[in-house]
Amino acid sequence: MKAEVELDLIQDRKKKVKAFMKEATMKYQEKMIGFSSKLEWLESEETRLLRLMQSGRFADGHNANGFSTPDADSDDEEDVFVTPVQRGRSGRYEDSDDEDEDSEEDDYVSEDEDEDVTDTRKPLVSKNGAASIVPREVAVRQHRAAATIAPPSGFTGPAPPGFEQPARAPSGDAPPGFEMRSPPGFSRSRPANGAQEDRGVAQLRHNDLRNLIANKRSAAAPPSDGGSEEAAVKSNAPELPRRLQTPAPKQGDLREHLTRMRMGSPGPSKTEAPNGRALENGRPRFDNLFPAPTSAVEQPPAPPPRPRGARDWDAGKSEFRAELPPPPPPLPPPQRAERSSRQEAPVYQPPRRDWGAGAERGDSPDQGWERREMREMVIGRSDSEYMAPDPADAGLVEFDEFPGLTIGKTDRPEWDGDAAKMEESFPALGAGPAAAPKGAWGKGDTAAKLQKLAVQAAPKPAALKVDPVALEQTAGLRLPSDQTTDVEKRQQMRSKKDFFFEDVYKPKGGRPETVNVVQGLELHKGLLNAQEQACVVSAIESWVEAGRAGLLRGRTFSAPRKSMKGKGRVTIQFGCCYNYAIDREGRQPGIIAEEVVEPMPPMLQALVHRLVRWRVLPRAMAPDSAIINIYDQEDCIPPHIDHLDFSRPFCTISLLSEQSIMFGAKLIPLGPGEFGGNHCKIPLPVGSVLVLKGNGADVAQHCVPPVTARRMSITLRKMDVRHAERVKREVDRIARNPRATSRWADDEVQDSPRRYGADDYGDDEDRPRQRRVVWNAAS
Ligand SMILES: O=C(O)CCC(=O)C(=O)O
Ligand SMILES: [Fe+2]
Repeated sequence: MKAEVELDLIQDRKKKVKAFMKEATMKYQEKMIGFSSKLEWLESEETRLLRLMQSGRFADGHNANGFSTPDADSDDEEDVFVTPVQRGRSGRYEDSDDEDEDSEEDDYVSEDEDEDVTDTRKPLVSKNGAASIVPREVAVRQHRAAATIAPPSGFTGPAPPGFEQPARAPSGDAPPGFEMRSPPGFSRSRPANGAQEDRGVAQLRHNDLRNLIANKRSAAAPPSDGGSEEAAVKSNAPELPRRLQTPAPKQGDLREHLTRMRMGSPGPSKTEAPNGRALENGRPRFDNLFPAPTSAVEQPPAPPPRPRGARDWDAGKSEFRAELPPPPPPLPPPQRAERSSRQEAPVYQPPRRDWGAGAERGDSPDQGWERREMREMVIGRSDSEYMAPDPADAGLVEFDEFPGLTIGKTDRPEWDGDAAKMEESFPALGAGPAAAPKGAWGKGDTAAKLQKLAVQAAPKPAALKVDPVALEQTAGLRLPSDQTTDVEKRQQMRSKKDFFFEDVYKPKGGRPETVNVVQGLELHKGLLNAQEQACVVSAIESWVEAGRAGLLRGRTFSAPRKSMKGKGRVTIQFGCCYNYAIDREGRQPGIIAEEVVEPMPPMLQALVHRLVRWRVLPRAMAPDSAIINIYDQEDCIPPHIDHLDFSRPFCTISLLSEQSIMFGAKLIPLGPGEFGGNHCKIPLPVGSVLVLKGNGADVAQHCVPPVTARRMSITLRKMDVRHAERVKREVDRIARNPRATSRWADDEVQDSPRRYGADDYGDDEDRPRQRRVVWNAAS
């Protein structure tokens, strides 16, 4: 009950702050334009007067308060003042090479960048005696101006090359609420001369505005520290080399930031600004908006105040990453459930770069962020959404042969420690996919074209050559005691093909559009019954054991290097070696033909046969490679799109425990094993197969967040024709020297498994060269 009251209070406060921010923004937008030119003019007059005083030419006709009417004869007419507005609008543009950045996300000008403006005012030097006749405000300005040329304390020599700073406008407070939105290392410049530049003053971005206001407030108000010269000097000290600066983001800050992001935010609060300035400088605090907390719920300690003049959040992204603290130990599940955002009282909102992807055109940052926060959906949970197979499919299964499949006879797929027997259970690859016409592909070919070629190249269906039941029994997929016919099993499968989750997707160089990002996904429950699942799981366990013993070729087996939450997972690859991330040889992610791995074991080939026979996958796309992911509790697979080196559709089979897979146009890693962004979750029951194609494969990223219990998945994919050919050539070559592992080291023998990084599966590494989008189609 107490918590509910607290929640109401917090939500009420949140509403008030938002309303205030909105109102303040609009007000500022309207008023600041007028104020700005007025103040600029006042400043120019003020400066001119000060100069006059310094040069002893203070003449009648000027008021003692520093105002004068514009004087056509003034010596200072050549002084040109660049207004903050002008400065702001001539911003630089850091082009983003991240193809998925929403252009709106580029609309940031960081506080630092804003500060880095050229002030053409000549330095003013305080003159003995002058201060006594100028008002206090003017004196302060003199101090500040003087500070722009004063060396910082302890730094007497000239600034090192590259660090000389032009005189800078004094930095002041951002308007309430705004200062919370500049998270460390995520600032962006905005485009110069872009179309958006013409929107006019009414659409000033709030960073421009913030800068403008900050400068004006500082200039207009006495310094918060009482105006001592020393403080003024400090606040305007030239920028020091980074190592001498007060470090902006501290490890603790980041950890706190991330923690709070995970908790969600109840809304901004001025007392909790990341840089502590709202508390520090005695500006109006709008306390009337915030009733004092009524409960004893503990507020987190306010971060230590930051010294004036320290640059905020100017550490680069990479630097910041390097500073990541070790993650806190994972909390036991019940405790996690109890942690509520109310108790944590999160202080500021997640990085602004996040709000773009979920936002719609015209959204304010807040609206965009809200939209993003709200978009989480679980789809496909209810059994009623799954359909029995079409009788045409269920009853009339064609037992076609298809390319790439030669199922060896294996009585015992399990490994019992005998390496020789293990060897037997991995027969050489079969004939492989039929060759595509020579010269049929070249540079610039699209994946779609390659896929079409593969279909054309596939041989026509032939008469059934194998009895599926016998085939599966031989391969160890089906127990001899299982008397269910193949057709009966197929009829028990239940499928869902109409997944729907809209999200904003921005194609490279195109406009953001809302599309069904999970179009094309299909989930089939009941691909494997309980006995079959047990067979497959036990085979996988045996392969893991063999892998750990160093018995599997090359990079067939890999285990994560780290032992922590979100570390990745153990993987086993068959058929081809897939490089998750740029490897130690500098090779790009994708299929590496010359790294030969073990061929598809009979059990997986039998599984592929079933998928085709049961029409889960088209015959022409019969997978010839597999990646088995073995997730221990808390293991995950980070957001990615499966590489276009593999054809679509492909599929993933789930075993051991039901876990959800996340899909979204832009999934965002928030911390170790924490992924956010607009997303839907699809629970994957054990024994089910998820088919990925269309937008579900090419537009949406997917990830499996840290699993709550051990899980295995088998991802079955067909290599695109080019890679299939290269891999086959390499396999043939290796067949002549089975101990060789690579083209360059024929005689190298792997005596222990190489630790390659399944845990290096990076955010963008698996991005295909081009996403293929199905616009606004539901399925
Ligand atoms: O484990 C899963 O279900 C997903 C695996 C996956 O996305 C992959 O291997 O690319
Ligand atoms: Fe994947």
